[in-house]
Amino acid sequence: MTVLEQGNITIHTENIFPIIKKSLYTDHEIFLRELVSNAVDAIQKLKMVSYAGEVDGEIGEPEITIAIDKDKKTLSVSDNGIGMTADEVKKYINQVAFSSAEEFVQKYQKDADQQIIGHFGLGFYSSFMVAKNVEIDTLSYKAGATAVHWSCDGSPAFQLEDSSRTERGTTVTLTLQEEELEYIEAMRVKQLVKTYCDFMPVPIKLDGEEINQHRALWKQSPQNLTKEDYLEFYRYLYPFQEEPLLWVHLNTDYPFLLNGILYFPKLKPDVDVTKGNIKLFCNQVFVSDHCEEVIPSFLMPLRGVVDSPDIPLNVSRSALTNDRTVRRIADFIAKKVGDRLNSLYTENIDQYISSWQDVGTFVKFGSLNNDKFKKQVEDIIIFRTTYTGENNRSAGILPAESGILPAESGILPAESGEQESNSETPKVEVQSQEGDAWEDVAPNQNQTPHSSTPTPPHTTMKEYLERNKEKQENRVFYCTDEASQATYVELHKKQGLEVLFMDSFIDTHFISFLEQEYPDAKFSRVDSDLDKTLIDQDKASEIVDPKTNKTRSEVIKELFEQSINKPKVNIRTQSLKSDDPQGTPPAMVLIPEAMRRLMDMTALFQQQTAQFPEEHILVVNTAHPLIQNLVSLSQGSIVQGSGTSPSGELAKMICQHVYDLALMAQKGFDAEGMNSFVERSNQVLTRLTER
Ligand SMILES: Nc1ncnc2c1ncn2[C@@H]1O[C@H](COP(=O)(O)OP(=O)(O)OP(=O)(O)O)[C@@H](O)[C@H]1O
Repeated sequence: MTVLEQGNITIHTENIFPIIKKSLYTDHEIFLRELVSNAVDAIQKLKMVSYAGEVDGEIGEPEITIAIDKDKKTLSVSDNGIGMTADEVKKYINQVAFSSAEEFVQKYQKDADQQIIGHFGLGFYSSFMVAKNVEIDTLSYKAGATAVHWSCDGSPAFQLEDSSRTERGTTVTLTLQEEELEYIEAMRVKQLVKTYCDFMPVPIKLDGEEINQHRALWKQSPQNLTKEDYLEFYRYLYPFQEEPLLWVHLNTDYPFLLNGILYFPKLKPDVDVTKGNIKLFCNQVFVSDHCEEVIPSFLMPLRGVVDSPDIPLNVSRSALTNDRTVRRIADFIAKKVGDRLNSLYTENIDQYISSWQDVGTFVKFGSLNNDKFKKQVEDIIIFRTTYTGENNRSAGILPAESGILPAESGILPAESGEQESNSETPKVEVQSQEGDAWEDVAPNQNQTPHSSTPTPPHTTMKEYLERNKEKQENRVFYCTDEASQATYVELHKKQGLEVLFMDSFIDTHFISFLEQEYPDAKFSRVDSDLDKTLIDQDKASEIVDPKTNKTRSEVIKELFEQSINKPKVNIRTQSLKSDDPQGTPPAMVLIPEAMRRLMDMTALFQQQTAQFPEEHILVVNTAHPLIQNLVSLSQGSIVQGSGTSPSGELAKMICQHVYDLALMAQKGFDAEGMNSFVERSNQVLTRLTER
């Protein structure tokens, strides 16, 4: 073997290991990503020169091979790419690798306390993080090129020799440092390839087995992809997860290059909305599982892939947040998501409604956080409603049944019909194929999409206000818990008052937002007060006791005050309007809207759940037969005065019981409450059966 050259690189340090190790203390594993990326680049370059007609003969099937030699403690990465001549090795490896080492160290030491997103640009010399000796064996594609062998032990001394290599391409062999021997374990190498190189466009082999998937779906045109392709890809990225609701395929090359597929997952109640789930790639090389800086915060729970070589990766996270391109990318993503939702709203309202429970959370978060997004979606924010009028848009209600607005089949370009006023807004293709994945969300996989219960009626706020303008005088009645507030909802419904269900976890905040958006509207929860339309004003003043001259209402109020004996409970007697008084509740507990909100807010600040307030209103419904019977039942004790009569006692017990039942709609019992409730129930029943 002839030694071609021996020399020293001008560098102010004797050994580059300590520098590199110190600067890149964590993340040693990325060396493999760098070497494989270089191999992919070499193969792509070969393809390019071949297209240009500069390669004699066929270039063969591209391939990258990783080999491990446990005895020699070596790991090598080989490619059949473009290769390097001796001059190129000198130019690209010696100069690039070492001359910039100092600059590199300065840069990374400066940023040492800041997390760098990608460590890109380290390239070849990241191999010195794990190797005590690095060798390159390479043969250039160029006619007449001779193979060369380069080696370096980390000192500024390198050695360049002739090589006996006969195949075009490059092999980089690392002799691992003793503390880095994990990288001669096949499992570890496979895991690294899966993480970083899975979607690189060249097959990567280890022991003859292909270990990467090498199909980056996001780089393909949506036109060539089927629904199953998208679903399969999702399952691959997020195994054992529920199917996504829908997806958006991002595909643009101006003013930045960006590809990606974003999926709307079904949200779990415990979803951490601050944690990103989208995988960031740069030219199909995995960079990070967290790209909070690139994704608008309200879209954080989305899943999928974003791939852009225009995201600067070798800067600190804070620099990234302020980067102009990154901000534009975030805006772009938000806009495309907005477009996708709008097109679904107009093209397939049924599917829109059926996934609103989850999608709505994103939309509401987005509206709270991002003004531009808010403008885009404000007309498609919907609420489930008790309104059961005609299924007719003009009546202000969204169609409840499928088929009113049939979805187009085939893939529609999302921008169809869209007026792009901003010439800078890049072109994008959005997958909006019929059905997308919506149907698969049904809990029962065997269920056909529309065989399940019909979509419940929904409405927009504008439609609600318009429809109820006269009757409700701009008041918006809402319910936050359908089960516990059922009595109240029923009461409103019976009197023709429309109630909206605002029961998702974000709705508490969203109501305040809606109040700003609709300043004339007054929002009140169904259990906060009784609207005057619910009360029969005339019946309240009926006189029953000629001796005391008290009205029945007053007698009832006194009876309840004595029985419950809680001075902080404000007892109100009212006659609830109904054609069937038996069907109305005998009593209801109310907590005024402002008071409840204050309590909720205090609880939020103290990070506790809101306590049920001792101060509340008990409305006793004087129209209810039970309450009317109570008056006569209690009469005995009132007349007798001093001693307690059995019927008087029973009346008191029933009053407490009625109060407990009303409380149940507001809060559960604690152990003590439950105990006395059950005990009293048994007593009351016993007494009643005695009679
Ligand atoms: N396997 C290879 N085949 C051919 N040339 C290679 C190979 N590996 C490295 N090179 C050459 O060495 C150069 C320097 O590589 P290095 O990894 O340091 O930087 P880079 O790949 O240019 O950029 P980056 O730092 O972003 O990885 C490459 O640009 C390429 O010309």
